[in-house]
Amino acid sequence: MAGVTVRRGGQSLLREITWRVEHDQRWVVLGPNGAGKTTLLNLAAARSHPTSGSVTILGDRVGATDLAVLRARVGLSTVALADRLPADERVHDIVLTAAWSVVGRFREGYDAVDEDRACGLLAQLDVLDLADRPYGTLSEGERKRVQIARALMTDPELLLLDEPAAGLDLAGREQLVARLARLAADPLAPAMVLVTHHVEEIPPGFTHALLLRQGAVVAQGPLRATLTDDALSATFGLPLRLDLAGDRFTARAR
Ligand SMILES: Nc1ncnc2c1ncn2[C@@H]1O[C@H](COP(=O)(O)OP(=O)(O)OP(=O)(O)O)[C@@H](O)[C@H]1O
Repeated sequence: MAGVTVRRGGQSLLREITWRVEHDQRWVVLGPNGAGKTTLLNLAAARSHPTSGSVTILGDRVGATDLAVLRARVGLSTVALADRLPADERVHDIVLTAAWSVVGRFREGYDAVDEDRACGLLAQLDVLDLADRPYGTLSEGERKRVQIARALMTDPELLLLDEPAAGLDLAGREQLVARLARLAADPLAPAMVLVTHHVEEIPPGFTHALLLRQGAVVAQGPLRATLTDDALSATFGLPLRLDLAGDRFTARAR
């Protein structure tokens, strides 16, 4: 993104964002409610256009390329997309239908290789035993894992996850963080961007951070250098103390 501004309804949702994600990087985007994180992710997923500035995704500039083709190269998991998943669909088909970028299995044809890939991803996220269950019967933590499997179905070159741990209990969060850490460590995994409100949810192996407040970048760069007491406090508008225990962060008010 180069000098990206997004204005909607007379408001600036993002202001002059310049940001580059390399293919081997894993970024966390942190910021308070309303900071513009989801707006940023939708731009990165070729789901929307900037008001000014340019967005180039996987070498293709948004506005000068077929967005449908580009979208297929980006795996996206957001609450808005999750809300569209049919409750009565088999978990296996929730993942499989991503191959056609649709929700709800209809008359699309799927190859055995697609079927196998869906099963493989469900296994990777430890939810293969739920493959035949209706999606609507899953717990929130199980759904989150299925959503990530779905986002990976097209073998994306860029994976964007919007608050994947929201609504999970402590064990669910920790299991998800561990899975994302494994994914981050996989050299074959796509470039990743994870949006969160909580430093506790940053998986080990994430390399960079972008801190956002009121649509503007507070700080960005390599994780440990960027995530400081001062930068985090400025981002959330509260004096915060950040601690690093092993490879995990915690934060509390000073
Ligand atoms: N179409 C729109 N018109 C006007 N304002 C909008 C529009 N879409 C989003 N906003 C506002 O833009 C701001 C940024 O929204 P966004 O969803 O990107 O924030 P966020 O950082 O993801 O927030 P949260 O952490 O609460 O999910 C919010 O104040 C929101 O109300």
